[in-house]
Amino acid sequence: MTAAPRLTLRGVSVRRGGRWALRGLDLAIQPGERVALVGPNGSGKSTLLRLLAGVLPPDEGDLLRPPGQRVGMVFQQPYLLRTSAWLNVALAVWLQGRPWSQAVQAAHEALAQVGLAQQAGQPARTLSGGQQQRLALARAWALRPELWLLDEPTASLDPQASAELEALLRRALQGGPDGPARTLVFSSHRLGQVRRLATRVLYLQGGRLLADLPVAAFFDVAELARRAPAALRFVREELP
Ligand SMILES: Nc1ncnc2c1ncn2[C@@H]1O[C@H](COP(=O)(O)OP(=O)(O)OP(=O)(O)O)[C@@H](O)[C@H]1O
Repeated sequence: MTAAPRLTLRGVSVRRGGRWALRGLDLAIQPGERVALVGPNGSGKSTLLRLLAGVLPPDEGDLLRPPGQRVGMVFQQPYLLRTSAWLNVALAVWLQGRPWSQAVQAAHEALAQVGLAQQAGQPARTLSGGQQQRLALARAWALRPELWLLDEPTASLDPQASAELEALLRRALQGGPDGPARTLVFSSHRLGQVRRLATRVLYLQGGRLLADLPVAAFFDVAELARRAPAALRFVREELP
């Protein structure tokens, strides 16, 4: 017997700015999957992440999300409050409904996990770009999400910071021995990162889902040429 799908989209379309940003998506994402969203600028990746996070409603179709699922979303430009790093995390945990003392403890633990213990008291907006990205990850981490949604998590990072963030993410995705499988959906222009992190790749273009393949098939030229020629053109242009 297979587990109930985490997330199901049936004929979902979303309008943004008077245009269709997503068009007729049918999709089910199972617990424990690591799904990469790839495609040209404006293809709908961020829109899909916001839809999955529940911050954008579908204009057409149905989105089924398990009730009570904890979601951690990290946006491309993390929105950080004009206060210290640890308060940014603790407030998020407190708003989730946990007591303040637990929120403070969770904040310090999460900051230690991402290597920001020394910067806990520093104003969040004075941290470097890479540190801000790690702080956003710590804030999501402290919420103990079952579903991680990351929009271009390493777009603004240099290769070393990017590798560190990927390592952190791997740790964050390892649930406890009895905990539920953690699911990841992320967008990335870095195909190397997609290959390292994803188990499944969704290729979007013009708001339509043109390929939905296991990662090995996506990076197999013959297979991709047969199943999604548009995605192959994109991959060829993106590869160095
Ligand atoms: N806030 C907004 N207001 C109006 N239109 C928007 C908004 N955000 C996105 N769109 C439009 O929705 C479509 C999909 O955009 P989206 O940001 O989801 O693409 P993307 O694949 O994430 O792009 P990128 O790779 O550049 O981040 C585009 O046509 C875009 O112009």
